[in-house]
Amino acid sequence: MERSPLVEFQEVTKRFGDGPAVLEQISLTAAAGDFIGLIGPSGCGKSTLLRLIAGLSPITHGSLTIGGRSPEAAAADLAFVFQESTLLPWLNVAKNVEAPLRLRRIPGGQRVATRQRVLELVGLGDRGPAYPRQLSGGQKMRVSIARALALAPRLLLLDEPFGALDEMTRERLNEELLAIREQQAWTAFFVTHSVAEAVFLSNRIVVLSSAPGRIAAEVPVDLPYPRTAETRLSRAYHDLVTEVSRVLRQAESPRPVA
Ligand SMILES: Nc1ncnc2c1ncn2[C@@H]1O[C@H](COP(=O)(O)OP(=O)(O)OP(=O)(O)O)[C@@H](O)[C@H]1O
Repeated sequence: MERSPLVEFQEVTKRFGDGPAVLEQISLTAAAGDFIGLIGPSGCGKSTLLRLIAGLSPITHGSLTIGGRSPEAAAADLAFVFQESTLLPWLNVAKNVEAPLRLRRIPGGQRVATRQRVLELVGLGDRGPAYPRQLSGGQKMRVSIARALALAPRLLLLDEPFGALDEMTRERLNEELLAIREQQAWTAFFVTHSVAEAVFLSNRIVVLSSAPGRIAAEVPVDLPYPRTAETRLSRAYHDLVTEVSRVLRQAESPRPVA
């Protein structure tokens, strides 16, 4: 079945001020339900690409639409998760998760019900009264994800959300994120430096090259969902990790074609 396009980049270029192009000729369409992993060398423009989608920074040339609208007009449809958990230290977990709902003037009863539902979704239903300093790194990140999901986004933008976590926690959170997605149909753009993480999560991996950031390759990931810890043991998964690593190495040191 043909899925409707949700995010459409058409020949997008981005520069900051009169500096060089950071992103150039980006053409990319994400369909509703895609989980797009974005990888590429440091500084190639991955975070910038997410910020363009979020309407946090304007494109310089080309066209970018979210559900047919400008990123600014579509801002209410998306939520952003950053590498730092960005929780407010003076608010407890419950109030942190409710904060964006307050900003959207959601009434109290509905706010509490939503907060509880998303905290349960991330396995922290009983930690509402705790303060961020009382949580582990993985728990803080779960709260950040719950806060993003409270907004019921159509589009979730994740900028290296698990980059600061140990491998075990990261793998568990990858599995939890996909399990949550089974219950909530959002489309995702996920920036990571980990090829293994990109393969585990994504149905498409977009590899960027740098200076300027361009799409060097796209690798489809045909592993069936739901994916679980077992997925990492499969031959198909390992072959894909090898393939994407090879493509990434090429993007990092492009050789001129003779
Ligand atoms: N606000 C800004 N003003 C000027 N230049 C910027 C700005 N934001 C980003 N850049 C530049 O754009 C380029 C891409 O940065 P970006 O953070 O998007 O890369 P990245 O691929 O996410 O990097 P990393 O993997 O290291 O996080 C860099 O050269 C950076 O210095």
